[in-house]
Amino acid sequence: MVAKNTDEMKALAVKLFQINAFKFGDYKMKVGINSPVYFDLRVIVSYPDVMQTVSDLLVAHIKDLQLSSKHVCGVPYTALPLATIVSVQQHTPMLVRRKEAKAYGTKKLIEGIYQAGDTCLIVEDVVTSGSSILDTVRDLQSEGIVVTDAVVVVDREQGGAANIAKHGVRMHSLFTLSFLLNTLHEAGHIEKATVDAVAKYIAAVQINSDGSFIGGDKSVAEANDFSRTKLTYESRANLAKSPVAKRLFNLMATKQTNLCLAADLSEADAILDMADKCGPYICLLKTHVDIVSDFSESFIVNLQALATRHNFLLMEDRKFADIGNTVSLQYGQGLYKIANWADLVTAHTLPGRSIVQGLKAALGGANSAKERGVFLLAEMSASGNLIDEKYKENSNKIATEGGDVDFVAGVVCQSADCFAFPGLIQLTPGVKIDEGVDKLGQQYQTPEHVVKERGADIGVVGRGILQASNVEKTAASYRDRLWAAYQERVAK
Ligand SMILES: O=c1ccn([C@@H]2O[C@H](COP(=O)(O)O)[C@@H](O)[C@H]2O)c(=O)[nH]1
Repeated sequence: MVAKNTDEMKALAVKLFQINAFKFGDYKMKVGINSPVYFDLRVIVSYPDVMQTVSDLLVAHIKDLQLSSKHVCGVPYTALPLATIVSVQQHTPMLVRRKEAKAYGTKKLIEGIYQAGDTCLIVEDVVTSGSSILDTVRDLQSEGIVVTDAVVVVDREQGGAANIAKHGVRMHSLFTLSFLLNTLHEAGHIEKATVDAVAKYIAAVQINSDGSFIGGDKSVAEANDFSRTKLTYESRANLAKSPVAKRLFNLMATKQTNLCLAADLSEADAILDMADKCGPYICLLKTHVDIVSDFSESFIVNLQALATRHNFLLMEDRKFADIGNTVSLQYGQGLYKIANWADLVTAHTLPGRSIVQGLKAALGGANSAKERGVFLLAEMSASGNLIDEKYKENSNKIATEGGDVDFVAGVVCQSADCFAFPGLIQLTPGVKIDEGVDKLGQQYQTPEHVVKERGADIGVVGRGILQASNVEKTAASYRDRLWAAYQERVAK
């Protein structure tokens, strides 16, 4: 049974999406298969208001269903704080199940005061196959405790309720996945196509409590057409948390270009000339202002005018990499006052999360955080660079978790597995008609290869255009090839 569809439930559904407790992408599940939706209710401990609402709704649900029990027990670990609040609010003593028995002392699996024959209500955050609930039920039963009911926050509708019913336990959920999807669609956060794609996957992938599933690997892969590289830029715009990423996705879709020009020239007029010639073909123009020998405010005014005329965004590829306080000053102050004019900047993740917080700290007043964004570097195109798998993984976490994700517009990287969240944009430099390596270690791949094999959403081309004899014609050709590769990728 599902809780009543009140306005409060709908508001909570949207809030869970906004705090990233509920996300779309292509995620590896505990049962070993990939899923287009992922719940991470661990984050709610960082939002006391959400914690309060979820636990209030759980208590109300328990009351409505008249589920009386002598104890409550949370499934470790995410549901433990929820079970604690339920226990305190209802004055029902709690039991704590250890995942491993202590190697010393009592060696008990169940902590708390109880007697054989006592009843216990299970509290769980998210149910897929129901196997985690069943592990807890088994340990409680081995102590003679009677379990007949479980209240859960989210039922992913993949067979969990039926699996635990086979063991005599009824499951009662606050939310079903269908309710969450429909609510997000009604509230304008996701498209109907997204609702349908996830529903198709859920229907095809029903899981048994032992982790096996109906259909086999092939049917899972076929059912999941939700990996970010298969989605259109329009549909990904709806999923973006960063307003600038949303704007850029929409710009790419309407202007039909996924080409970024790296305008690595050292004279202001040469950059402006290049911006004017390539403007009709690009979605983004990327600068390194510290190589411009005659930098001036009027250069920026003229560059912004060209960006407006030709409808492209500006990115300063500053690759910030210092402590928060320093990057804040580098972004907002000094000769270049980057925060005043660059829609987007790039930053290394080496210093950790503080890099994003430091950049955000420079914003305010006319430079609203809503109009600015950062691309985080998770990989580099330089041969012999020191980035490894762990670094990539942690960069992905900075880009997709925590309170500052609305400032992260995308990731600079070389491969499709760097991140799964479809609301982020993959920017890939090192693009040229011919593959190869330059004298200083820059590695190049073709436009088709970076988009179709490496997951690039935007291909960055510098010298491939800057050194061409006919700049306009070359920019148009890169635009055509990158765009055709994207169209083939989403049509597959
Ligand atoms: O890993 C990275 C990150 C950034 N870049 C930048 O892209 C351009 C590439 O220029 P080409 O002339 O096409 O080689 C340049 O501005 C780099 O700073 C990168 O190449 N690799």
